[in-house]
Amino acid sequence: MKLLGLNREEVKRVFKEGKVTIAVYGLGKMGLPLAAVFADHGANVIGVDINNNVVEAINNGTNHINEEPGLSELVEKNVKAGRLKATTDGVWAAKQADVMIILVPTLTDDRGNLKLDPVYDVAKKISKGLEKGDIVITEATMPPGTTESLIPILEESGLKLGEFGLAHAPERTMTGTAIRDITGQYPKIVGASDEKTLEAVIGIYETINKKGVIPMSSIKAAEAVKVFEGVYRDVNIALANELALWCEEHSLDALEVFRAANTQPYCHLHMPGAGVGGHCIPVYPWFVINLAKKTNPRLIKTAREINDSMPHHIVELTIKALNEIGKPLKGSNILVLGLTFRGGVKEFMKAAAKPIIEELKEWGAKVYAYDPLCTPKDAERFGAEWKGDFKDVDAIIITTDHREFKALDLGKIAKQVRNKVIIDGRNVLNVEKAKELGFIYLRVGKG
Ligand SMILES: NC(=O)c1ccc[n+]([C@@H]2O[C@H](COP(=O)([O-])OP(=O)(O)OC[C@H]3O[C@@H](n4cnc5c(N)ncnc54)[C@H](O)[C@@H]3O)[C@@H](O)[C@H]2O)c1
Ligand SMILES: CC(=O)N[C@@H]1[C@@H](OP(=O)(O)OP(=O)(O)OC[C@H]2O[C@@H](n3ccc(=O)[nH]c3=O)[C@H](O)[C@@H]2O)O[C@H](CO)[C@@H](O)[C@@H]1O
Repeated sequence: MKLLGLNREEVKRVFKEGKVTIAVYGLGKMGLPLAAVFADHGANVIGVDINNNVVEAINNGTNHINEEPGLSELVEKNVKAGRLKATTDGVWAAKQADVMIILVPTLTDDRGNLKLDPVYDVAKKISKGLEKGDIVITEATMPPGTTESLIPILEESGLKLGEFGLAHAPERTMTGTAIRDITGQYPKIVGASDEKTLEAVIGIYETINKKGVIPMSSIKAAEAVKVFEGVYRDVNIALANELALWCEEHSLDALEVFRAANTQPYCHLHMPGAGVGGHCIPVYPWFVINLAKKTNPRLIKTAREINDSMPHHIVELTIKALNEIGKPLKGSNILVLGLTFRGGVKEFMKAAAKPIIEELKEWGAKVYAYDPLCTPKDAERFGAEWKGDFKDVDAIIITTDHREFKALDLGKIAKQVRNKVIIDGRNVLNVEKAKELGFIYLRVGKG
């Protein structure tokens, strides 16, 4: 049933009566939870993905995103109930759907240039199935202004904007808490092409999100909200890293100082560490940098440089620690603990481990790796040799805050390693315990 022209209460009613068909393009860490939640609230959902294995798995009722609590049950239940299906045919899905949601990757290359091809690919497919009264929503994080750049593509359908609605409603969640967040951790941000579209889209998200909706004055404003959330985080992590480097120079423990400083409500010093990875935080600042014409986002650019320099600092700390025992990095056995960009998520995008392993090898070290979410093949892809123990290790470098690393048995490890050196790039270990056992223990902000 077409929603354009209905008020939010009418949208909620027809939604619950199972009269609304939604196509979700992109069935990854964000798209599949969203598709499953919509289905669980009564919509007929067609998931679209270019990955045939993903489509097949979902149509068999199975979930391929392992890090999402509750998702497997939701997928199985709603596929069985016939409310959730998947296809690779994005045009067919658009023809069936009343609402089409774009939730595919929006990335940058290593030099920060935008890589939005998946979004334009989906827009072209939607255009071939767009009907009067349909609503197109981008939920992927979009460089401000990009959603409206899709209008000419969508109008290739022969419809003019106004005959269909366009909106942006960014995914304000993260892997591991997506279902909780989508259904009501934070209000949903929405910006739309006109009042009718805004009213209908508010109805859609009020159906699934108990925290409600914050309507924005424009699509571009809604895009900026999500991007700025990410920029805020990247700049604040860079501040923490810069202050931590200063603390090392002045023999202070940054974490001790930050913890105390954060006890008053105007200070939120973040965690210094081995670097900033993932799909989000190192990417979104480039959306602002690349779109700046007259302004020069110096602070945002510098923050990116600081964060991207942290993997090198971890190697510097390793050299410093090995020096204390008269051991050159060259020829030493280094065990890197953590290949993923953060704990609990099997995602390698801009993970700190990659540049760290590369630089260690340039120095002539023998580099091993272990990650509880990964396999020996993943380690090989990083250029390291998989190692499931601590024998003959000269230095351990922690680059990911996996829960398993917080529980490491340092007493047992002390008996296995060849030299007791730990560089804790994610501040997961207990300093006192490590020092008690005779480890040289360094971390960012406590040289
Ligand atoms: N992962 C997070 O924590 C997170 C949080 C908030 C926002 N986001 C944003 O959500 C968006 C999606 O990120 P994600 O983490 O779900 O990515 P992902 O890599 O986990 O999933 C993307 C999915 O899209 C599919 N895909 C790629 N191109 C396609 C196309 N042309 N047509 C159909 N499907 C296609 C891929 O096969 C994959 O299954 C991005 O804009 C990201 O910035 C991610
Ligand atoms: C909706 C959405 O987009 N959600 C995002 C998602 O982001 P994400 O999944 O990418 O995870 P992040 O936690 O941001 O980590 C990124 C990298 O930064 C390192 N880091 C982190 C904090 C710190 O103090 N010091 C650091 O060095 C860390 O190791 C990792 O490499 O969740 C965040 C809430 O956690 C959200 O704010 C963020 O918008």
